[in-house]
Amino acid sequence: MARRVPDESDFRSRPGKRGSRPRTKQRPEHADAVTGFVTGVDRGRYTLLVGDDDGAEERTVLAMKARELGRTRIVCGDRVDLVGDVSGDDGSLARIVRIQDRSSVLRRTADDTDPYERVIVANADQLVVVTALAEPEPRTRMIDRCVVAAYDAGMDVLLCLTKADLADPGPLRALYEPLGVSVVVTRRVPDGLAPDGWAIEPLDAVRDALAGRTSVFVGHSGVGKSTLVNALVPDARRATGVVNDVTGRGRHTSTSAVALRLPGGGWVIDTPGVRSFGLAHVQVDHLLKAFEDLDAVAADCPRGCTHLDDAPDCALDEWVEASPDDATRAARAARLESFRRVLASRTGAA
Ligand SMILES: Nc1nc2c(ncn2[C@@H]2O[C@H](COP(=O)(O)OP(=O)(O)OP(=O)(O)O)[C@@H](O)[C@H]2O)c(=O)[nH]1
Ligand SMILES: [Zn+2]
Repeated sequence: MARRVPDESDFRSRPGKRGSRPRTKQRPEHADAVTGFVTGVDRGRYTLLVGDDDGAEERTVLAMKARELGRTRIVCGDRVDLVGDVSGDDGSLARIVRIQDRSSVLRRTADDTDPYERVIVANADQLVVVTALAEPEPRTRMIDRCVVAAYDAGMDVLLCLTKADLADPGPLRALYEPLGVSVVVTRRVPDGLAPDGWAIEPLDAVRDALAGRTSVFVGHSGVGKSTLVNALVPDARRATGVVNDVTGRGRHTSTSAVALRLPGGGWVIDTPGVRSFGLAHVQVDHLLKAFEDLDAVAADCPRGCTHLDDAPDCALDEWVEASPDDATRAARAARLESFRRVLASRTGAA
């Protein structure tokens, strides 16, 4: 599903004044650069993981942005080119000179009328929406909006329903599975060996859904996101402290995203500051592309069709009517109803 989406970083490819001067040598700039993966951003300082492509051990490197990158935002999940002191030694600081092409960008606007959008995570392929089944009560509108943001970004959605020891996951499953959203359900069980006396089950099902992927976790306060992330990434607490240890600032001062490596391969990107998405940037036509069958049917809609419940002659209604049998009709009706609900969440229509 990944696709290259243009964003504010694209301005770096426009030739500047400098670029029009004839070059004496045909040599790529910074040919000696190494690649780093951005795991954290804290007030102009970037924490990167540098692999062994330059012959050295994998290590954590601290870097700043080269002046030539201007206001381009570098975010968690970005792959970048680094020059300067890339040793990762205490007190060393490298320079980021290039951002590699992104396979996806997750964006948000502050609210639905704010035209200014920010990229918050790059190169992720899955959005994990952590929702408690009770305490706090699930908010379907928030889930709907996360689904829209993820599908618009070309990402898959994993709905993680926590606290199944307190309530039945059935009704929420029924709202989201028709959209193609994957669902995992977890609960807390007593565990005499765990430090706090509890374990999360079934952790293997969550691990399977994350294996080898880059997954962004979002969720409201109290839903059990930290509990889950700490169970998945045993050294998460230590790892989130890395940037702050280096800068000497206290822990938990940063609310920006942090990438944590999963023991079995893949990444969890935790986003402490992100609890909702403004969706001002989302175009209906673009969102429809995430639902191939609906997109094909909607090609027959009248011009300017909103595809919502009250849209006259929407071809999606005919598609349900024209089902070959009852089972198909029920499945199509459920899919259309769920699609219309998330679509309505985008515009604030009820
Ligand atoms: N009953 C029950 N409680 C859980 C479960 N998972 C987590 N909790 C509890 O829910 C509370 C909130 O969990 P956290 O992991 O701190 O929630 P969070 O989403 O990270 O919230 P913030 O830290 O505020 O962002 C804690 O008291 C957990 O022990 C679960 O599956 N069942
Ligand atoms: Zn329509």
